[in-house]
Amino acid sequence: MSNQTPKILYTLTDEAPALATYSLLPIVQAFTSSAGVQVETRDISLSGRIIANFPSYLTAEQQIGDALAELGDIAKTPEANIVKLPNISASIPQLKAAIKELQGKGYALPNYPEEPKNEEEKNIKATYDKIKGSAVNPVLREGNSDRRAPQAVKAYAKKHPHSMGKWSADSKSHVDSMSEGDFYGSEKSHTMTQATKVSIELTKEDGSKEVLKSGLSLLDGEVIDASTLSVSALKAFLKKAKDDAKAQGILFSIHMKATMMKVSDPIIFGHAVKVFFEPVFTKHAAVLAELGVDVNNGFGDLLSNIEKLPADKKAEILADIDACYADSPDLAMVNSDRGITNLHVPSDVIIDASMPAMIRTSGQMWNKEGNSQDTKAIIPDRSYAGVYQATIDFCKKHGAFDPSTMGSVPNVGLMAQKAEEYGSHDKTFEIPAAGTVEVIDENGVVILSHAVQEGDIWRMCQTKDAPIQDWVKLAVTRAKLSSTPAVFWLDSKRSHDQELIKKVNKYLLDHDTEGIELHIMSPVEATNFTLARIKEGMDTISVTGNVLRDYLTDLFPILEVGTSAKMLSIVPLMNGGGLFETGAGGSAPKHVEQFVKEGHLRWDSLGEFLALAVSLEHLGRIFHNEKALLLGETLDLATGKFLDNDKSPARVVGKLDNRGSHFYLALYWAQALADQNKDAELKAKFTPLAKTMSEKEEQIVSELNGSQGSPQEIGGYFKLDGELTSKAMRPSETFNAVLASL
Ligand SMILES: NC(=O)C1=CN([C@@H]2O[C@H](COP(=O)(O)OP(=O)(O)OC[C@H]3O[C@@H](n4cnc5c(N)ncnc54)[C@H](OP(=O)(O)O)[C@@H]3O)[C@@H](O)[C@H]2O)C=CC1
Ligand SMILES: O=C(O)CCC(=O)C(=O)O
Ligand SMILES: [Mg+2]
Repeated sequence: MSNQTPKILYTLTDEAPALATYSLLPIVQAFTSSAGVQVETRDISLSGRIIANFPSYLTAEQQIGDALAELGDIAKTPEANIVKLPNISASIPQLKAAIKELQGKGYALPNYPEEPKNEEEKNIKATYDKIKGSAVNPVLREGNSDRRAPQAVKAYAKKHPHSMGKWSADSKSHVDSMSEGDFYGSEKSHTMTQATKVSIELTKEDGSKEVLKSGLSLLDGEVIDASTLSVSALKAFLKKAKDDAKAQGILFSIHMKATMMKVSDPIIFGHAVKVFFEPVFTKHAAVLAELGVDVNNGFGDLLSNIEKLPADKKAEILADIDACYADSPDLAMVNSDRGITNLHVPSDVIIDASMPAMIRTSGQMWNKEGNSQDTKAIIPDRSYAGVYQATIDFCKKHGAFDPSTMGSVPNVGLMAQKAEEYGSHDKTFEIPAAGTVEVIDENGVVILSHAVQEGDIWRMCQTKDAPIQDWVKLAVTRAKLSSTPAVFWLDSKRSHDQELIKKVNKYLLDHDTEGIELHIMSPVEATNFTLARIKEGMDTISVTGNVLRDYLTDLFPILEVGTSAKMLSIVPLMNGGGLFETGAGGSAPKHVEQFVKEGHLRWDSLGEFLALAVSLEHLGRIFHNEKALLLGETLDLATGKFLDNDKSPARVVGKLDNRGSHFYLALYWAQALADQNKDAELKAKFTPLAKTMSEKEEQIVSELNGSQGSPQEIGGYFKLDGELTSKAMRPSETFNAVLASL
């Protein structure tokens, strides 16, 4: 391995992180090239993935390779070193918008065929369906997850605590979940005792069979589970929740993960829309069906479809919608100025980010007047909802957390090889007719079975044994290295978790656990245990499955340090490589809006700085490259100084933004390289650079800040114009010249 060229693969993604890359990457490449480390880019943006998947529709110049597939293969090799920035996990409305933009740019792409009419359209839809939702992360995540707030970040948050909404004991905000008929209540699990292939079959009440999936390979020791959600129970629950929100005078909101759970959650979201606007759907059923309205894509789908109607019909429906609003509880808003509600687009409110944001804001969300109000947070399935209710209960009892004193909750998450629910979408079905769904092995033995009704959602999850072993090992390693108690968040009442508990107890025996504190607790017990400790300033590692990995690595960072963008997010790949994710959150679409409008980008690239430092360190270790190690070390020093001097982007126009923050990182990085004495060559190279940069600090910052305040041209949303964006993101000629001199 060590005779290959050391290489870091830096991903080009979407929205705010993509913009930030235009400014940060030239700095990074200038610095790393001095150490013989190549930083190459790979385009895994939504538009890039669309273009890569439809070569036959495009001209030779338009075609690009499938960078995601390439990275997916690389992730399985020991030399993998990938820095992964957040990308859009597209809902159908976003996918359609991206296609439209590309078509407008001369890409003769096919439209997304909602209801394919022939083989060609079926293929087109299947290709787009692979691009939609969380299509990137599961491909790259060939390892488990290690996310935590580094010491320097935690220290910064304690010194400069972010704002926290006060909590009052009589807050009416709460989580509402089904009491029966959900996935939690129906889960059945089984651990395979030998490798086999299974099929998933529906036997209908008339005795006919429909094969939902066949030839699914399972490994020895793999845990499988199946569960089903009753659509009638769901609808009854949603109806009751709506009435209750109205009776209590609180906002109605629903929190799903329609991106990662791209099959089940849009369906559940669609039911919420239909229940909320029931009179409209009842009265106009025929017209809406005729128009092809599909509210699994949100209420916005209805609104855009009725545009096609004659004016009087459209007005009639709009009047009925207004009557329905008047008669219903207020909806939580995504954008009250533009009238966008929680029900408009399934990917606007994503549970991992939305629930912590609500908890940080006194348990409130925004109403249509733009004021915050107590809220009913609807999370239909019970599997993980209790974590949020327990957190709300804790805040009601003890008040808001205090970021200046609270402890930290790092996470070790079981994620590798599409573990658990997040890998279930190819085994999730909206059941076409009442009957029984069975998972049947090669010998015809029925492993799991559920009675289902038409419209129910049935799903199967897989969790392979090797990732579980790796996860237990990672938990023990982190607990030891940080001398911190670790809690496995596993619910002995859940069938899947029972199988996992057996494995955890077995694999813990492979490790020396002397002197470390380990627990297994249900998610609610673990929440209470952990919250009581963080309140007292104590740290507790959460060791969780894939969904809680996602939820907790937004929840705790947002409470502790204000945003999950400041997390160190490492994926030690199971074959020895490293995937370094930047932060633990998303692509901040609101930040792009602000940049385009007023030339201020408030995206904080701290996650990128942290990821790059560990990436360089990993590369240095694997390739015995001392210069790379030194670059990583000095980058960490620079990041520490960056935090000390509070050089993160401000939220408002006119003050330091993302670009200015990059200048300071570069300055401190150059200074750290100038100050070190391990490598004379790098010292000689960076000493003059550091000197010039600090001499020109005032001029550069004034050029950078001076470029703010006016609308920016970036030539697109999903596919940026490289030249325009580069110009917008690198407005300081002085800084550009200094970098070019390296
Ligand atoms: N790893 C990945 O690839 C992930 C991708 N996503 C994708 O991102 C998109 C948006 O998702 P959403 O749930 O809204 O989550 P985001 O994390 O993008 O946004 C939530 C809020 O967090 C704050 N925030 C996030 N990152 C930063 C940062 N680097 N610097 C400063 N503030 C930050 C912003 O708050 P404020 O507005 O107050 O500034 C932002 O509005 C979706 O397409 C989703 O699928 C989501 C999670 C992970
Ligand atoms: O891949 C996605 O869609 C989101 C990922 C995410 O939220 C996470 O890993 O924390
Ligand atoms: Mg997340």
